[in-house]
Amino acid sequence: MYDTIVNFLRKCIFYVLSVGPIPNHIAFIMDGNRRYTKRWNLMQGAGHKVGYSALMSMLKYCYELGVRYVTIYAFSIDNFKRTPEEVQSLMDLMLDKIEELLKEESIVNRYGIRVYFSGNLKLLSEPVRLAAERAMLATAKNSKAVLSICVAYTSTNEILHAVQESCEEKWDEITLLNSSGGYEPDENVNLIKLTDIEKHMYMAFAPDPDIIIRTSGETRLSNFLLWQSANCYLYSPSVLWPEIGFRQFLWVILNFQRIQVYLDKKRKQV
Ligand SMILES: CC(C)=CCC/C(C)=C/CC/C(C)=C/COP(=O)(O)OP(=O)(O)O
Repeated sequence: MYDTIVNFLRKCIFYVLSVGPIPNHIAFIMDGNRRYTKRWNLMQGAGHKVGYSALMSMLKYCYELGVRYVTIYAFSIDNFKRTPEEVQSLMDLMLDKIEELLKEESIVNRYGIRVYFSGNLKLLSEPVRLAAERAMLATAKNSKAVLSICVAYTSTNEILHAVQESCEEKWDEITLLNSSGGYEPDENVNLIKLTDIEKHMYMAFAPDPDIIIRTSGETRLSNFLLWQSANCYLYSPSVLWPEIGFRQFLWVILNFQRIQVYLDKKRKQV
């Protein structure tokens, strides 16, 4: 009964919010899981499990509100530098939760979400990589919304990968033209363009994020979506990731709407 009332009230609030601008893409840096474990004297890894439940709530709020793209920073390339036990425990959690995401009653299937894994997936252990590939294949026909899970990811690695791919592509193109005698030394044709690099980004399938939310009061981007965040808002609520809830979500959306309305007014005045 309590849940029904809460769900009803949330839907009413979302209905009112939908009169204003709704972000198309929200990205999360889920900071503070280990600190939560320490603060509450829990067993090692427990904070990440609570963090996963918090993530499920955030996904539910986003998709109910009509946000089409959600991206999460689940494991950075730098996280491989943690102790082998911690890396293993995070990978075990990842494997377990990917299986959970694929269950019939999961949020992914309830909301028709397509799952992408973005990052240098070759760095993952085989079981995790195969599970990630399975999840992408199993959800490939879902079209209502997108969840992008950044694993073995850093922005600098993404940019390097995109530049390398673009160079290789251009090199192949020029070699082919050269061999058929059609090569012209025209720098407008031969130089790599922004669009060449963008199409090789791990995140090429998604528009740039409108909002990045990083918990624990941290305001750094920590090598996350650097290329894509030129015009996005950064919010850093002081709560640890496992503590994030509806209140913080609502606050972020209201602020986003306030700024968008102000910018629209300003644009009209010009
Ligand atoms: C399949 C799927 C979607 C899984 C995601 C599971 C999940 C919640 C992963 C969080 C990973 C992570 C390294 C968070 C940062 O907290 P931290 O460990 O750096 O904690 P700290 O900031 O307190 O040091």
